[in-house]
Amino acid sequence: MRLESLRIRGLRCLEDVAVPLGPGVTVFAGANGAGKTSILEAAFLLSHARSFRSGAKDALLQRGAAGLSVFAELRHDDGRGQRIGLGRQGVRWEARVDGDVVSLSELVGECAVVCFEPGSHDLIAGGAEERRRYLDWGVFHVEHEFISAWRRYQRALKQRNVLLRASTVPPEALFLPWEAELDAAAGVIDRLRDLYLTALRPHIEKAMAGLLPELGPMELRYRRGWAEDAPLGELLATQRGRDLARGHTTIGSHRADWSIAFEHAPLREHLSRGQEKLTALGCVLAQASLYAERKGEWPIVCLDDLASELDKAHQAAVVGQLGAVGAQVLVTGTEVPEALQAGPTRVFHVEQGHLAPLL
Ligand SMILES: Nc1ncnc2c1ncn2[C@@H]1O[C@H](COP(=O)(O)OP(=O)(O)OP(=O)(O)O)[C@@H](O)[C@H]1O
Repeated sequence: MRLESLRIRGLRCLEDVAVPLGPGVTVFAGANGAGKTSILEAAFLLSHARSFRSGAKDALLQRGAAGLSVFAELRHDDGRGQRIGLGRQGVRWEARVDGDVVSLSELVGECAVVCFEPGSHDLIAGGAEERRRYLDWGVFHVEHEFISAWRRYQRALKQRNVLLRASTVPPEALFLPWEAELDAAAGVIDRLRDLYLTALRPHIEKAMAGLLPELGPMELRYRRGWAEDAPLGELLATQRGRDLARGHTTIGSHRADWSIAFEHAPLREHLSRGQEKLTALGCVLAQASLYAERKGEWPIVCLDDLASELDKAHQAAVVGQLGAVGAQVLVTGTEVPEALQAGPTRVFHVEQGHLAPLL
């Protein structure tokens, strides 16, 4: 799929910007703070309903603006066109597809954007939350049952946590229905996450064999968030006392995690920072490749600050690989990365939130 155009209003320094986009590689070049990353952020927002940068969603809203909006014309590989948009007015977010108001998950289901950016190494070196988000975005796109199980789980978790924080300890009978619901929903979530990671493994293997062959074969480990040898419902009942003391639910799908290990770097700490980044890049590309296998079209791939994240050989390899499969690639940099200067690339100069075509 590809974006044919983006219209961004009120997002960070982008007051009102129209971005016409072609297939293949587009580079946004400009000085630090010009607004390049914000353009990628706008595309990512349509596919995740959140930014890839950490921090409050409020920071996205241009200072002094009452609202923000991102609209795009999306073209699927089968020729189908869609107008998609996400806007925020006050505290309310609204998503649209072809003029109809839809839920955020419906919007996110239509558009797939993956992004490799300076914070991506958190996928390897950071906390479990980032890895769960990555995993769940992928599962959501390929397994339709996932979203309803995830919503059921979140609702039951919230209710159980309310009981755990009550000023007087509630009777067991109040916990049991929520614990049964957590058990049932977690069973579905766990199965789908496990299936997804199993499907993802050969894609990561292939990506890593190209990016970091020196680290040898890799292994992907998944931890579901509670002991492997007992049902979640049973464990929630036996651990209720401990959870009451802590004031929240300490086991379950919301504590799941996964990790990647290599024969020549069995621990995360064995990876250099550059190797962490390349591993994260491999995971991002693998997710895009599995999406393409299942959906028959590549997601849009954003590469933020490519030249400062990767050496020239890796820049050329990645962009070449994405070019070969026909993916739309949006790249940012203070300059056009050397590795892209030879290929057919469209370039925009970005300056203080304004855009001008260069090539
Ligand atoms: N809420 C906001 N309202 C207005 N301006 C903002 C807001 N948040 C960030 N900015 C500004 O918008 C710009 C956003 O820059 P962005 O991160 O997109 O730049 P960039 O071109 O990618 O820079 P770099 O090369 O330094 O990564 C910065 O100048 C920043 O100070």
